[in-house]
Amino acid sequence: GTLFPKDFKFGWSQAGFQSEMGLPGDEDPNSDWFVWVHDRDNITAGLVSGDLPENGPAYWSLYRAFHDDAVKMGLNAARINIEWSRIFPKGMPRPVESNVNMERDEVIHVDIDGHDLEELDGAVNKAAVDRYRNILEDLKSRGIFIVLNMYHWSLPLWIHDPIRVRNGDLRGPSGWIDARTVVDFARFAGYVSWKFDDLVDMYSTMNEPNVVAWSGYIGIKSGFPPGRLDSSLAKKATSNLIRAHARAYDAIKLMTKKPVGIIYANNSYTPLTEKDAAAVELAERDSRWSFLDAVARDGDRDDLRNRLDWIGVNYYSRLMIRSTGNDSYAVVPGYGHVCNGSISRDGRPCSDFGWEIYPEGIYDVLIKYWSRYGIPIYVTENGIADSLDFWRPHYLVSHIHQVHKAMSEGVDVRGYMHWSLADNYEWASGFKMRFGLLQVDYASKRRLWRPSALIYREIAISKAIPDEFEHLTHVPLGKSFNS
Ligand SMILES: OC[C@@H]1[C@@H](O)[C@H](O)[C@@H](O)c2[nH]c(CCc3ccccc3)c[n+]21
Repeated sequence: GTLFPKDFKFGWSQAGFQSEMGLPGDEDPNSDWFVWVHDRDNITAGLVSGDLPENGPAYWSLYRAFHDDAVKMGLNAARINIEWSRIFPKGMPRPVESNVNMERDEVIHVDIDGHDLEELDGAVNKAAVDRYRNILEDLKSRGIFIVLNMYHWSLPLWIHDPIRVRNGDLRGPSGWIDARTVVDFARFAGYVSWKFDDLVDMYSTMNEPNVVAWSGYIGIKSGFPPGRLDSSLAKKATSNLIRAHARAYDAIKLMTKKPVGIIYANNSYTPLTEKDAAAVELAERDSRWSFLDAVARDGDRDDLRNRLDWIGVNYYSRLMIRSTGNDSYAVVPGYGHVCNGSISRDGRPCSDFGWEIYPEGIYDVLIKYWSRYGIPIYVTENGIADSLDFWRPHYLVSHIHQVHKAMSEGVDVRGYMHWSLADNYEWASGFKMRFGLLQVDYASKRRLWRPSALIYREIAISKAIPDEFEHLTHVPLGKSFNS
């Protein structure tokens, strides 16, 4: 079989807004995403599905049952986040001027002292803090390695009113296009690490900042808030998100010595012909390296560089790239994330979401991250929308096989966290996209084991891909199946 190191982590990732709600009383109505998916205009326009997160899998109440399933599956690592809007639903005490250093509208430094922490601790929603402590304690009591992420797309309404911004009014709370959000996010991250560090093994500042900036202000058909098409706002959001990572990194390091990283969304970019290799490099620069270089060891700016102890690689599929000039490129439809059907133009199967199954891509991404940064890597998301678990057995084993291939070539991958343990609320798409190893019956909140859960259990417990799974390490061409 294909053996992994004994201390390699097999786990799962999930997000608060997508998994916590489900039982009455567990709603968190105080976030931009909550308002966004309830907005009549968004639902009528088909921007969002009309499904509501308060009908979700109910992790907030049922977290012990989720953890029971995870332990039964042999999992020993979890990446979860703390919802800012649960901890500070209506606002945060203002920092003293001298604790914040801004040059023009760039936040260079945020200090958090004992007085701040006492004030913040007095302002929190105590029930939420207590519940998160219960959740983290329960994970720890089962020997599960905890990666605590500070931000997974939802913002408190007092930080971002998405309807006002969508309607063009930028005078209200406007989220990542406002530099003040950087200050409040750093203080939130500092408070959370101060409060829970005894239970946490490793930190991430944020999940997929590139998706937040792109989907909110460029790819607005994605149905992401604030759905305002404006490339200058996208640039502003990106720059504030990079800075928010650095200021949150510094805030967490005031409280603890534990590793702090970031979790990033990646496509593997493949050239349509060998003449398109340069275009692939441009796409990698624009979508990945430009953001991460700024906070990596040799970044240009002193107040941003050298703030990356580890990197979370999220990978699902690829994009096919062709050159359209000596400094421009285009995505070729019919492949990868834009497979747009059940079979790609390469004859490969695609998911319920229309994402082509391309396991080689996770190898490509891991090799490139390692050669560029040389820091520890966790695969923090990999999975497939596949309600019938038709392709997931091949998807799961073939991607884990490619992770092993990268490791056998020297890449320091320390864990693989599948997206996701159980079906959950897929943002603008709602409940129809089912990424769970466990199928959720949303009426009863029962979780049922898909066949892939048993396959993952075998791999997690033996820390190996057994020889008997050899046939699952490569994905058959879809057309051979549908012909
Ligand atoms: O769509 C499945 C999951 C979401 O449920 C997670 O919340 C989110 O972290 C997440 N990110 C991606 C990758 C989507 C993407 C890849 C490349 C570029 C833009 C978006 C897939 N997923």
